Parts: sequence; structure tokens; C-alpha cells
Amino acid sequence: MSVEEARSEQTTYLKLRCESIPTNSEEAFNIPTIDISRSFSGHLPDRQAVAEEIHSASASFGFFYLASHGVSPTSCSKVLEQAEKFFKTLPLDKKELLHLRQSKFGSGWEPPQYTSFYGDVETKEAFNFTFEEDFDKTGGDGKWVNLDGSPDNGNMWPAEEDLPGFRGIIKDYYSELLELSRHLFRLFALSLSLPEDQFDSVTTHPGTMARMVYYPAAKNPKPLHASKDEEIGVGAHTDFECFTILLSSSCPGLEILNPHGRWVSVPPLAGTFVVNIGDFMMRWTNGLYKSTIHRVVNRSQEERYSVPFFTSINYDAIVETLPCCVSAENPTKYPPVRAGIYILERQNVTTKDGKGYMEK
Ligand SMILES: O=C(O)CCC(=O)C(=O)O
Ligand SMILES: [Fe+2]
Repeated sequence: MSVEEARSEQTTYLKLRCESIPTNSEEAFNIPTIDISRSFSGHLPDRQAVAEEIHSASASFGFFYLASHGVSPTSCSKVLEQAEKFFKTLPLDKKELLHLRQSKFGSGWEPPQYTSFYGDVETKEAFNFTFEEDFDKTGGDGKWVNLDGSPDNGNMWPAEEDLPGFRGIIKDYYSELLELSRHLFRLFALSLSLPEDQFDSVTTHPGTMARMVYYPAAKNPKPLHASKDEEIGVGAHTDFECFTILLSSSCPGLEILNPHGRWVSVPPLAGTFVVNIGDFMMRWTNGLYKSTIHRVVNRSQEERYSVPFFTSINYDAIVETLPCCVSAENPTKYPPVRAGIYILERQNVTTKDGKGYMEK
């Protein structure tokens, strides 16, 4: 597929998604907070009770706050602190050495205004990374592959003397999130009345990219619903993978499209993560779980930092509608896709020049 074709497919896809949102409902759109402490219980009904809440949030909003998730507040504050150090103290020439054009799959430093979803050139600056063997406390199965099936992770790290502890803190955070994501996969399985280990075999060497993101303070702050938003941090999009676990600093900016086609702010809630459904989960569930359109606009004079963790499955696995979500009256809406290839195609159309991350 050419870049133009892929881009037009993406635009059409998002447009259709926006148009298919019903506008006749007037119900409130306050995303729920799900406290998952009971999900760590050895008692199945406790885990099922949490899974039911996940089902209801995923089938309606596609977003929820995750409370009592077990990731330590210290890990969260340390990784945000490293993000600030990276973006604010690492000199430009050192960032250039990590420029993602040197990596086939978008790992490394992404300068501001490098990407564009849906035509908006984005103000964000990012540092992207993916799975490495020592990020997985279980040891994994040693079969990790990148998007195209090759074994190269493409990660690039600043020199230890430039940012002491940077990689180590990311490693610790990533390992904790990987553990949490496997726990959530089991709850998602229960939420669909499937065996808890349904997703275990496709999460033995999960692709899972993550990133640190910096959104500069607004130069010309506009309220939500201003007629035109020029300072788009990340343009309207859906996440490609299974579900995203988002940590952010206390500065708001995340906005989601509600059923009336209006943007609603999802401000950070201290001690929680924001979790949202991505396209793989939508495809597995034949559209039952909503991969909701969202974006980031920093409307404040504070700087925003965030660390999204794009929970995925093994990139060499196939994502195919789950049999429990199809019937004669509700045939599958989505053909099977290979996880890595699907992401590659979606990712390739997001750069400003349309050349994609793959272009050297
Ligand atoms: O930074 C955020 O708050 C969310 C970013 C996001 O939606 C993404 O990177 O996919
Ligand atoms: Fe996103």
C-alpha cells in the first residue's frame, strides 16, 4: 500500500468512526474509576466483580481510571522525573544522536512537530522505546520480534553519564507495567466470560511500545470548545494496540470524543492510571469494546509530561475476532491481521511528511 493510500484509509477510518457516534443520547460521559484491589484476591468471584466493571466501562466509554493498581508511586514519580530531565536538560545535539530516523521502528527521540494525525502538526516531543529482554521479570520466552518479525528492538539510549539512571528507571517502570498489563489481560478475559488464561499464549513476548511525551505550555491558551485549536499536542486518533495504560503529570490535556461528538477533558486523577481500549481489543470483541477517539491539547500554562504504555501482544500473533463475539446475526466486522504488520501500516502514515517512521 502506498503512503497516500494508507493515509487516505486512515482519514476515512477516523471520519467513519466520528460519524458512527450516535448523537441522540444525552447521558453523562464521566469515565468511571475502577478500583482493582479485589482483583488481586485468590477468590474468583472477587476477580469477576472487577472484570464486570471493566466490561461495562470498555463497552461504553472505552476509557476508565485504574485505582489501587499496585504500581508504586515512587516508580511513577521517578519515571516522570526522568522524562522532565530528558526533555529539559539533554542538549539538542545529544537528542539528535537518538533521532528516531536512525531506527526502523520509531524508537528514540521524536522532535516536536514531527508527526501528524489527521492533518494537525503536533507540538509534542517524545522519547520512544520498546521491549528488551531484561524488562520482563518473567524472563519471557526469548522469542520477541519487532513489527516486521525481525529480532532487532531498535532502542537507543542516552549515555549513562548524560542522564544517570535513565535506562534503569525506565526498565523498572516498564517491568512493573508489563506485570500489571498481564494481570489486566486476565481481567479482560474474565470480562468476556473467557478462561482467565485466554491471552496468556499471545503475551509471552509482547511487542508493547511505550514512550515519554512532553507537551509545552500553551502559547495562546484556548478553552475547550474554542472554534479552532491550533496547539494540538497529539491529534485525534485511536490507539492501535490492546489497551493503553497512561501515566501523566498533574497537568491536564487528554480529551476524548463523547457520543455527542464533543471533546471532553479527562484530567489526571492522582494515584490512578488512565486506561483506554485500543484497536486490537475492538477487533477481538467485534466492536463491543470501544477504541475511543482521543487527542491531547495542553490548554494550560503548565508543561505536561506523560508516559503511555501501549500494551500489545506478541507481534507475530494474529488478531482475529473472538468466537464469543460473533454470531449469525452479528458476523465479524474485522478480517484477521498480524499484530506487527497492522501497527506498522497505521504508524507509517503519521509523520508530517507522510514518509513514515520507516523512511531513513
Ligand atoms: O499523552 C497523553 O496524555 C496521551 C497520548 C496519546 O494518546 C498517545 O500517545 O497515544
Ligand atoms: Fe493515544
